[in-house]
Amino acid sequence: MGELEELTEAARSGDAGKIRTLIDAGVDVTQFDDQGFTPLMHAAKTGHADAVKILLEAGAPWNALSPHNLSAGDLAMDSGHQEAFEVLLNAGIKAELILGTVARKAVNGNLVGDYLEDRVSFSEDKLMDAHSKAIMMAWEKPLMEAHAKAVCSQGGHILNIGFGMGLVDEAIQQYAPLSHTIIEAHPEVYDRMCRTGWKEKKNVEIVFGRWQDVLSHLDTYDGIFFDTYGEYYEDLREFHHHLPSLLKPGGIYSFFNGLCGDNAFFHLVYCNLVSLELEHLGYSTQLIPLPVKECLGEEVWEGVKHKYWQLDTYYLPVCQSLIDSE
Ligand SMILES: C[S@@+](CC[C@H](N)C(=O)[O-])C[C@H]1O[C@@H](n2cnc3c(N)ncnc32)[C@H](O)[C@@H]1O
Repeated sequence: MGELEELTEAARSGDAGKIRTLIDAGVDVTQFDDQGFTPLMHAAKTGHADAVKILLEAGAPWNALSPHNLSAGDLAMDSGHQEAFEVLLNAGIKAELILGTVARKAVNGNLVGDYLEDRVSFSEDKLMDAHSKAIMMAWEKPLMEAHAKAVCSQGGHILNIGFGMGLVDEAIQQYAPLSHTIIEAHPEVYDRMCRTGWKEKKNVEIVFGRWQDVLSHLDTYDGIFFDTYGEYYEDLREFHHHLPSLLKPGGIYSFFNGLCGDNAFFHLVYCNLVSLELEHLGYSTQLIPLPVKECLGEEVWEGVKHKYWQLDTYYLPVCQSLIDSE
């Protein structure tokens, strides 16, 4: 039996002593076997939490993916191994807090800045970028309605960042806010907003530009929604640092929670991470589960290069200052 096979066997049977001996002897814990699984994945799938801990401590990557795009955390979760799952979840959160190896990469494979210079195309059910990746899709309408309901729940002055197909803005208009400010950075999206009458709406103010560049034009708001495209997780984090100067006391903040929307476990890691980071800034985050399976048939993705959402439940974030939510 080769070294990797021995480690795989020990991981599968949860033999902590054997795993330690093999690690001390220098066996590489990051290897994949010929089925495309790491020893950590085997330990997770069989629910041996101690083995999972030892392998993680020895440097096994928590976010390695199997040929079916499943991580050790997905395997523990799908097999119902709560303890192993929690060890992996905490390891993922800790690693992302420090290193950010999953979602801080360029979103959609574009470099920051590229997207805003490229052409976009509109159709009835989607807005696409120049690389056939969806910027926004009509299936999200019920989600946008729920976001609008949340951020408009205090009435008053509302800010939306990222117009896209205008779905959230149409829903916000239903609540007749005192003012409705929309920031949009893409020239063609902005042009379309103007052509479709958004400039003429009495309570609407459109600010053209990247949110990063127009902050000084902004006021304070009772409700804020954030949903941009072609940005990094870092940009969302940066925006969160501006919340104290943008959100009025008692105000509600929400954002499109598409973080790692193509992997259930990574998504959970990022839901926890973003909640922790917001808490650090003084905001509570409630994640409201909304089933999305019904509105997401395979046909929805026809002609779209990347399925940016593959999960059955959407967790809608509702954030409020910790002082207000006490
Ligand atoms: C996913 S769409 C928004 C969809 C919108 N929530 C809706 O209901 O249709 C993202 C939008 O953000 C815009 N955007 C991207 N980066 C931006 C930035 N830095 N500042 C402002 N808008 C940005 C894009 O041009 C695009 O129109």
